[in-house]
Amino acid sequence: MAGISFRNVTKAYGKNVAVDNASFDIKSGEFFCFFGPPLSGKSTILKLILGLETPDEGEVLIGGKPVNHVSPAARNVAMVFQNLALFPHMSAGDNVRFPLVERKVPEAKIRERVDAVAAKLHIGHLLHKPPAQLSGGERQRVAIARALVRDPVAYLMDDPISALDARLREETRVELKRIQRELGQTLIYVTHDQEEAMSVADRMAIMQHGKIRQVGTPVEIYDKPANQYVARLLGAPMMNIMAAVRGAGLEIAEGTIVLPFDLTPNAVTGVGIRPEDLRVEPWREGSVCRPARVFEVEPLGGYTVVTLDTGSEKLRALMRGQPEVQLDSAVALSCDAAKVHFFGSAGEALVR
Ligand SMILES: Nc1ncnc2c1ncn2[C@@H]1O[C@H](COP(=O)(O)OP(=O)(O)OP(=O)(O)O)[C@@H](O)[C@H]1O
Repeated sequence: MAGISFRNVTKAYGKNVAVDNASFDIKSGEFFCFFGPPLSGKSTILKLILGLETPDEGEVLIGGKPVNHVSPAARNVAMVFQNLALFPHMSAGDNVRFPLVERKVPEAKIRERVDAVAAKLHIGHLLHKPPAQLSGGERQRVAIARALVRDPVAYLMDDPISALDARLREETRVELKRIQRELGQTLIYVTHDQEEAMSVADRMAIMQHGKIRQVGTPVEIYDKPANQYVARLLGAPMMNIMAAVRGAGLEIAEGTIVLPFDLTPNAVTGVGIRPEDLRVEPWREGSVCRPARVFEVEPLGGYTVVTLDTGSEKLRALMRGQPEVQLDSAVALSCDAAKVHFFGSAGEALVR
């Protein structure tokens, strides 16, 4: 097992810069996600780690050693190709053995490795059964064991569970995270599903046009996005971002939002409030702010998304349960000052 680092790595295809001056350090044993929209450079990063592509500039390091000129085979990094489904005609044990048999690993070594993985994952008692006799959860666990039975320095997975249906996807990501933790192996994971990235990653990198816009734990990035792009990418519904024009964005929560002393109002061009941080209360004569109007109410069971029209903006609030919010009624909006995000003219987050 080893950590993997990029130092100012750039890779272009003609004029198209797929990875742009990327630097990061993935720690040994970490579950690290690359998250970003299509074509943001995620797969190219995996290819650079695997050695299927060479950087135009910068350095790729595995275990602290530069590997720009090391062949893919000698890097011993395993790409796990999609398909976490089992072969139905083989027993669970033969499924788990398969990647080692395919690589012509000696029989004694295969047995040792399969026994070790099965013990760690508590699937030893399932190995003699055909997949049809396993529960859905057991099947996924065996499939993940098969994916992880090799012993490389790190595993790479490119959107491995996107083909599964929603329910199975949720179950599988929980298993995957548990198994990765139990095995203690470095796992580098690409996804374009923000919920999936946040739920599995120890840390994640947010990509845009080949650039890494922020690296951190999911909670750090969610609570302190480095810029508006990241702020919008994580969280559903998306963060409300208003232009910080007096009388528009700021006035809606007058009395609660205060601009901090050390930020001149001119430096702040955008104000962000997460939907779950926006408080919605009936508007009364004497409320400190102007009324907003309830534009739409979407009950989702455990939560309700309420869209509000402030006259200049549409904002969304995420409320618990099924609150009594009447369509078209006048409401007062507020938010704790500590929950407000401030952004500068380049979209950068300003420290509160
Ligand atoms: N072999 C290639 N030849 C030319 N251009 C490429 C090649 N591979 C990737 N690109 C380009 O590099 C950019 C980054 O692509 P990449 O596949 O790394 O993005 P991605 O974030 O993985 O996208 P997706 O989520 O759609 O898989 C894109 O503009 C893509 O068109």
